[in-house]
Amino acid sequence: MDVPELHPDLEPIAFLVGRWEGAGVGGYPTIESFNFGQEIVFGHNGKPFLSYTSRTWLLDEAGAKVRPLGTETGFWRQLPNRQLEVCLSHPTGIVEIYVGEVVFNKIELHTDVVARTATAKEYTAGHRLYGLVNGNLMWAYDMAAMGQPIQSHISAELKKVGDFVPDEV
Ligand code: HEM
Repeated sequence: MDVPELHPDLEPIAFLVGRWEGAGVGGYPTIESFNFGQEIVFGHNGKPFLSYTSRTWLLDEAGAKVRPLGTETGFWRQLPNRQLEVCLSHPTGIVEIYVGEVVFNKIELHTDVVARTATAKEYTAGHRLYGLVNGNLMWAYDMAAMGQPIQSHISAELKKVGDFVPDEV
């Protein structure tokens, strides 16, 4: 299938489209800190949203993959006035709706709604910052979970390693 034209409304977040790979660090007061690898794919099908999937792996000290960690998938909906709505779901029984905005190469999102299944861990709010720095995608994630006030859980830096492939939408 040919790559469709990017919907013009997506211009503020067009820089996200493609396949990204990199690594980051994670931690929280209730857990051991860890290093992880991450792959993010942003795709589109000509409509005014991006598809989004992130996969992560625990890394050992040599940087080798040990086992899968979290994955999340959803849609980034670009609105007029550089506003964004983002719907994400997690295999841990959590779904999140973020709202936020794009300011040049920076995207800031905070949760508007969080829902959890009966067996999900306690999680009440998230805040995400994404930025394009020297062509790399940096992102940082703060969360309120397990009775703790909102604070850092994840930060990572990814490089663009490929273009968008339509079959992934
Ligand atoms: C790159 C993304 C992420 C990675 C690599 C990651 C990794 C981890 C790891 C390794 C742990 C500790 C072991 C475990 O419970 O599995 C953990 C705990 C946790 N994470 Fe994440 N996480 C990510 C994103 C998220 C997101 C988006 C949420 C919320 C929607 C979240 C919520 C939690 C919670 C609630 C815990 C439990 C803490 C505890 O048991 O005390 N994480 N995460």
